[in-house]
Amino acid sequence: MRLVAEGLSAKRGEDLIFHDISFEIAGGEALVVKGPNGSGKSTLLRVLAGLLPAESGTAKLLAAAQPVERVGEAAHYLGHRNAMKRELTVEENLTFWKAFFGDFAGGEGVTVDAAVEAVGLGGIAHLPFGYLSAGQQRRMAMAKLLVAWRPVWILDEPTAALDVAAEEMFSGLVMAHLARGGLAIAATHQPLGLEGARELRLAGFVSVDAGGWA
Ligand SMILES: Nc1ncnc2c1ncn2[C@@H]1O[C@H](COP(=O)(O)OP(=O)(O)OP(=O)(O)O)[C@@H](O)[C@H]1O
Repeated sequence: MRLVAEGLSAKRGEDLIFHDISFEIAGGEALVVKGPNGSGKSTLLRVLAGLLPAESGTAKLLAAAQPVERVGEAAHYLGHRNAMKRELTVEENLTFWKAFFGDFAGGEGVTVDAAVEAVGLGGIAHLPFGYLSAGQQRRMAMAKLLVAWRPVWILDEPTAALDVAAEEMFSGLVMAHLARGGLAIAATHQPLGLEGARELRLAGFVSVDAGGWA
């Protein structure tokens, strides 16, 4: 499986945010997108996830298991917000997402219980999501990635506001995902502890340096 982006450009409003970005990552690889505030990291991830149209260029997933028209169909997108209902319990939220996403070809999500255990929060899944601390809420949002199999993980500042233990836990989840043949693309200002991750550096519209090993 390979994700191939060619000549991507995107606008927000009337402004061209980045121009002519190309990269390729294979199953088992991670790409870390770096750059100063406002350089377009979130915009690039939203384009890849299919949440924003590209101004030009293409992003394709070449997968043997199932033809993929759009990368977003095979992707989990973890944005700045957790996308969980505060008044529903954690278990209800995750059960909803598991059914809503379904599994992409070639893999299977874990049970809600297993996902909650994997993010280190077994025992509190019966609580309304809104009762959890900010860090616990973020961990539970990460559990969403596990309940349904999607080969591509698109992660926007996944560990912002998390403690060191949670960062290490998340790094372990991503490494396990890569070991299963998945791909991950993460925008972050923090080191994610992903050994061998490739790096894409956005510098605003002026210059873009794609490629290289971090
Ligand atoms: N809806 C919008 N309309 C117009 N401009 C926007 C919109 N959303 C974002 N922008 C602009 O697009 C540019 C890129 O924003 P983006 O959120 O992609 O940057 P980023 O690299 O993720 O930043 P940060 O590190 O602060 O999260 C910024 O200048 C921002 O002000």
